Amino acid sequence: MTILTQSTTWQALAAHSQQIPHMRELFAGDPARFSNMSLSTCGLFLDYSKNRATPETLNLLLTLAQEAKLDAKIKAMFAGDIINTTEKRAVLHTALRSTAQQSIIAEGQDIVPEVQQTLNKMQQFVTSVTSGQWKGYTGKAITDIVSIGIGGSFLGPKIVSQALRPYWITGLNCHFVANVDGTSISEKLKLLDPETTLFIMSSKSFGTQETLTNTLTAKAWFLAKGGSQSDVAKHFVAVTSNVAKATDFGIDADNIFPMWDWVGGRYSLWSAIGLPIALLIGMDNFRSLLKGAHQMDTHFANAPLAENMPVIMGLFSLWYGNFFNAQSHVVLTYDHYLRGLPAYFQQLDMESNGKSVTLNGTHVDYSTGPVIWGGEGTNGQHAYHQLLHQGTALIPADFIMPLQSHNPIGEHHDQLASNCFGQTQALMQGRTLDEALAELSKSSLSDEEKLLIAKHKVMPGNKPSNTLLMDKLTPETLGALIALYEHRTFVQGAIWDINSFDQWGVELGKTLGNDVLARIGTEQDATALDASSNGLINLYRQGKI
Ligand SMILES: O=P(O)(O)OC[C@H]1O[C@H](O)[C@H](O)[C@@H](O)[C@@H]1O
Repeated sequence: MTILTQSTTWQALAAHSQQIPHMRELFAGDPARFSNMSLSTCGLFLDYSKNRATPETLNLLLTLAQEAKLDAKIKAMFAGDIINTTEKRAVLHTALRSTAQQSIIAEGQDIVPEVQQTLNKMQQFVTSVTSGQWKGYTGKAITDIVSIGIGGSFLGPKIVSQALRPYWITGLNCHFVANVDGTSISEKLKLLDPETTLFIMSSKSFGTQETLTNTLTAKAWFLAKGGSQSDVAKHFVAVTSNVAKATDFGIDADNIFPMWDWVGGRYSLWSAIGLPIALLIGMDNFRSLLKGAHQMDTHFANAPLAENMPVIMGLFSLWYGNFFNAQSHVVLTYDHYLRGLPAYFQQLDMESNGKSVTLNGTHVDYSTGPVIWGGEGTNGQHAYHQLLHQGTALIPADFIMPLQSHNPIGEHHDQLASNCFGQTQALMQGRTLDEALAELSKSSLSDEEKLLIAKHKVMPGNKPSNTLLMDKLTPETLGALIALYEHRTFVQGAIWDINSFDQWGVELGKTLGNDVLARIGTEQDATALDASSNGLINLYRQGKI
């Protein structure tokens, strides 16, 4: 057994998990439950009262956090300690949204000045492109941005731009290419004019196959359409921590925006990786996004654990995963602009906490990161919510909704809100057999049939959910919301004692993919791998079944 599962607090939580009354009873017994179990900070309001929890639950979970030295681990992250131990790196995405007055030391150096310099470089670039001062090779202003990147170098820029659509003030269009499937870039290029298109190649490592291949294809297209080699600098810029590789690749040194080893890919939208966002919403709005995240950082670093929003959310997620065998967690955004957020949180959490050894290499004997999935409400209510209500799996849910819509038409927002609240209510209270029978009382069915149908209509309820509200979706509230989930992920990783900041599984996939590519490109049939891989490669080489 690991130290964690041996602890008396862990054992107490396991015993306590069997004794929690149904949430219906908890609400009936405590009229102040909503005010006692809600929390407001950084423009966000969290209602966590619809959780399987009593005051004792929170006490025990907070004790678990204290025993895991969560406080000290939070401090270590903010201080720039090497907490990504397997890659020997500090984890300082929080420095990207620090104030210019702060001083944050990484590897013996204050990194705030570099962060500010890069923001200033972004600012100049955004002004130059959006004012039309930056010209394409035929003297025309830029109209379209193509952002090429994958993973963290894609999801953040794409999903934040989508979420902040009402703040697109610069008149530019933006297109995102991530997949190495040639269809993705081909379909985008069909729409574009090389004279007015600017490509942003985003790759922290400058070594990711998909991004390099897509950039080469974009460059070949640009040259084939009339641009010359000397025009490339007017149409290609890069964001990377590997400046040498970017220059070797042919990107003009002035057109390279730096990032650093201490920023993880999935935590990088706050760096120059966010350049496409800044080009769309303008630098002032981009700085507001950073400000919102910084406010959440300040809250996370300073609020007592019991009043700390990322801590509360992290603890409840751990509660269900470790003590109720919940294998997945659903994020339901009741806002069309936030429809991409579940995919963003999916990478953030699953790549961070999809681990099975502790920092010292011991195999965990508890579940770590759950499957994160979700979608936009109300669409999901007509699809997968059925499983949330009546399926056998326990799936804790986060409902996220702004109180004010950017598009307040007629009754739309009232209906959206009532669906959101109605779902959390239905999940919590369910429907008993007696209630189902009462609903059928006036039907002409026989008693036997009524009983049968009623059994199918029973919903156990007691399904946990958090509801997160904000006044309105703004760059600042979005910044706070994303930082909240980053820290929620951290809290769980800290208690599980895993490294939330490496991704060796993904790395192996990349290596093996390259190995297969080499075999696909040869003349001979593949014979050296396992029979299935050999067989598939040989079929591919034949091009037909
Ligand atoms: O930015 P890059 O170096 O091209 O990396 C892009 C992505 O590569 C891998 O898939 C990593 O697991 C991601 O975290 C990263 O964001």
